[in-house]
Amino acid sequence: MSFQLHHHHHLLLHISPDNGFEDGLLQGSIFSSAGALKKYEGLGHGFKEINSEPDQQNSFLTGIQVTFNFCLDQVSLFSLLIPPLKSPSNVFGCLSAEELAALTACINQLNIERRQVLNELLDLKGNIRVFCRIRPVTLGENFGHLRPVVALDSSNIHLKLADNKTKSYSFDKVFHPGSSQDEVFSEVEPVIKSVLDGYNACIFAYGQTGTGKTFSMEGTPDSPGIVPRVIEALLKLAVDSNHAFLITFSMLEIYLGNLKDLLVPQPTKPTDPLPPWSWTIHFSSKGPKGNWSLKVITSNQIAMSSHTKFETFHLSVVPVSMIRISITCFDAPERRRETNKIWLVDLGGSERVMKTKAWGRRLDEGKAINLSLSALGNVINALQRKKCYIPYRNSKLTQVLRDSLGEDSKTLMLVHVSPEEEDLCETISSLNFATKVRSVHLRHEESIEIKNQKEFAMMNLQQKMERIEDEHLHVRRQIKKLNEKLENLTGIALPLEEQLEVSPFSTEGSLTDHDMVNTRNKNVKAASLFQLPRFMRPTICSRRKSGMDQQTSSGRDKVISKKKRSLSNCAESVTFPVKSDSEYKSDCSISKSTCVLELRMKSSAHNETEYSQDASECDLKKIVFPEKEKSYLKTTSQNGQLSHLYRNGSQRLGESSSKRLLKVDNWLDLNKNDPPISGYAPRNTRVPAILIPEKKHGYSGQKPSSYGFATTEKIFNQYSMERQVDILTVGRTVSEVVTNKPPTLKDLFDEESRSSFIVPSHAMNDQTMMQPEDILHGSSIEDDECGSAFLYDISCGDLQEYNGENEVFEMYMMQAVKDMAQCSESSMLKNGGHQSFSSEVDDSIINSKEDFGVFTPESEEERHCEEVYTKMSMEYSRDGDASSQSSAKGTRANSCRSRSQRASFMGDRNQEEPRVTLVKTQGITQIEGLYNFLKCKVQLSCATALLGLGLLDLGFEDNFFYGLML
Ligand SMILES: Nc1ncnc2c1ncn2[C@@H]1O[C@H](COP(=O)(O)OP(=O)(O)OP(=O)(O)O)[C@@H](O)[C@H]1O
Repeated sequence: MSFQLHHHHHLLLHISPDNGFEDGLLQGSIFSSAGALKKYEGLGHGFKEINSEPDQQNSFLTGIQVTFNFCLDQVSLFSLLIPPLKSPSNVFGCLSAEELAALTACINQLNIERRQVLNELLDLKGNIRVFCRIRPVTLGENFGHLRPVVALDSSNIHLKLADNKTKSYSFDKVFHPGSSQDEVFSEVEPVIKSVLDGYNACIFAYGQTGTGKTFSMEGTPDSPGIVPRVIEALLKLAVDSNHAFLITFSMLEIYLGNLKDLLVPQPTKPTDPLPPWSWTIHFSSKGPKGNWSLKVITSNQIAMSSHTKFETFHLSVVPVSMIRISITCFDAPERRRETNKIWLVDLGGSERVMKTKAWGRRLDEGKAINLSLSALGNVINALQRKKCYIPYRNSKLTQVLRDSLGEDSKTLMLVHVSPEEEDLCETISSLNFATKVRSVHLRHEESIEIKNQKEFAMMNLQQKMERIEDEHLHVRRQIKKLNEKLENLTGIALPLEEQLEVSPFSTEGSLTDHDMVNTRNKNVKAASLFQLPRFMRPTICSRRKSGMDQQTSSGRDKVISKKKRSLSNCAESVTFPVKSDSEYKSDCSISKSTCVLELRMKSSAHNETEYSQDASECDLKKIVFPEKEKSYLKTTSQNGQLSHLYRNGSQRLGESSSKRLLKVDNWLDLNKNDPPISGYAPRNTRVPAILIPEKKHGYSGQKPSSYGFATTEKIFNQYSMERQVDILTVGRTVSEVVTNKPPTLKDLFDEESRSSFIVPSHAMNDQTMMQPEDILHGSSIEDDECGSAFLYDISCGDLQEYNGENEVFEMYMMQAVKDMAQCSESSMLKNGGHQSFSSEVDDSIINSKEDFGVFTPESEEERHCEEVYTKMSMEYSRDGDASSQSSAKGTRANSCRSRSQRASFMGDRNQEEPRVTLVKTQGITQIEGLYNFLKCKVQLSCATALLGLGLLDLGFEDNFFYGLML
């Protein structure tokens, strides 16, 4: 026995002849969605046609049972429950299902093609496109006279300036004053399609106040602008696609540099409770590109479904209003990303503050807007130059737009200009800015030939796109027809997308992201529930038991959700863990440090800023030392030297110059003063750095071992800091070297003869180099990734741009002079040249900040310093020596070095102390040159003598040599 279901209410039953049914009674019952019908009764075999009752036409067959009655015995021959989802699996049903599948596959294919073509088209057009719109003459303006701002054609704008001068600008599109909102949106539309494909986008309106930014973005009820059209287009595209989308909507305002969510109800009285939420912005230098998130979810996501609602949320005073629409699609891996967003930004008026003659709060607003615009300009400039550091953090605007401004996003800028002559200055400034933005993707002006080729390619792609879209439309119509047929047949078959059409956006009330996802799932479940024949659907009771009842939203449920709404006013508060410093071992600059801002609401003087951020970025910035520095500092502090090092930073400046130049003569002195250290002094020992510029030096971080020579332990301990000390004078970063043997006299002689040369810092220094001023002021200057120098103060964490050398030079020179003065009575002299750090100079580091400004002589020494400083300044301005030249070239280290040497020299002369050995420079004076010459001679003869005796290679640590020297 077999059967064929030809129609949902028409069954053809075939009874095989060999079953011996002739002797009994065959009874067939069919079941339909309307209930059981006894339809067949009779003898014989063959085909029997069974139809449901005429009045049951709308019901469909759900099961069949055939029984055979023979001599009062009833045998059930077969019974079949027709699977509910196959209810339309009659001939028509099968056909339509197959057709539907084929059409769906076709539409998917078309989607892929459309996406590719669109991307190609947008790539050709450029990821950053700039349009210019000229405002029409408005009421109250003089209609009669000629305007100086003219749209030459669809991409050129022409300005007539004074004295018959003209100026032209080219943009991707120029909208003349008569252009309609439709025309403007036709250029925006492709970007919206690309947003649905998962790309980030940003559309911003820029221009002087009153030039039509708001008109373009919002429009009027009669001629809606970009925002309502974008929303409408997005929803339509989402509905037309084969996927489910979750779309959330936020509206922010940046007021005086603070972010505010405009969709969160504002407390009107001070006693009103504040909504229990906070915004958290998390920045991280780690992870994938642009890994940061700003999560502000408001209760009005659904406002986007209607323009009127949107307008009700728009506040009248919105200096920089930003609308964010984020789109999530879980089931389309071919999209660029699962969640993407589009920003629609109405930037504040860009006019100059001076021109507006604003004051008070208006002035502040103007300044804040201009600051954020200039930050935007800087970001765009950095993007244009493909810099590795993009200054997104300089303003809230750029922080927020961060991942919608990069390479992988589509940016549209609409620059608005006034047609009026009196606004010409502002017009030029706006057009210049817009040109700058446009040059991000047009680095070189294209030749006409390339332009034509591009246009041709774009035209082809446009045509292809139109063809695909026509086809798409055709297929969609077919699908719709099929669905309607099926719906007529079954009364249920609503496809998922149509279920979704009514789901999140038509629902009143508040929905969070989570709710929206749930709603989507619920709708899917509800849809499949409705596809079941009624008799197979769970009863109300069973639904209640299993909790499924809540899945179909009833009016009662809505009430419940509305009750909850007051609570769900609170936006989702996302707390991100603060990463430890160790994760941010920045080698570059403070800008790489972790920065966590927590913006909590607080009352403020202005209504507009009631929810403003509490903490500024600077307050929370952490300084992360480069790893090398960190470990070094750690080591030194472990040795109890760090504080000492910093406290005595200024003194070291002077001391280092002397210390590094204590040579053979001083060594002898030192050896006399300090008793020899007994014990075995192995070769391969760690020894203080001897100036060997050719060698590559490194700091091993180990504590220097004592040394079997009569050098003082003190000196070795000091050498553990020498890395910093050394650089102060000749830009060398050597602190210690591991040599196979201790230095010999020859080494010293070599060194001595070399010490009169200035070795370029870049030739010898491959380590982080700290400059004198770094240590003086507890600051370090480091190049950021892009090579721009920043000076930041370790103590206060301020980040200042490094403004060239002069400032540093002055700081350094002042300090050098001070140091010399202090050296005059320092223990170094008293100890016969032995160095020790004196606490007397602590104040110099404490007061080091004074050195940035006016130097007020307080003591005799300071007056002396001032004198010397004046002399030096004069000398510096007079002479054109190599150091000043190198300064001009920007060789910071060299210039600082030579100046310090000069400073030391002059200081020494004034002190009338025989401290010439402290200064080994480029032979600044003849006396010193003569001295050097004689000394070299003596040393050379000494070395020759030693060589003759075969002692040269023994090294200083050798007791024999030591004995000789004594
Ligand atoms: N293209 C246009 N067609 C018709 N009217 C326009 C057009 N552009 C601007 N207007 C009118 O000009 C006036 C000023 O425009 P709008 O308020 O949009 O300027 P704005 O740049 O947004 O100013 P603000 O910076 O102060 O927000 C409005 O009355 C607006 O209707």
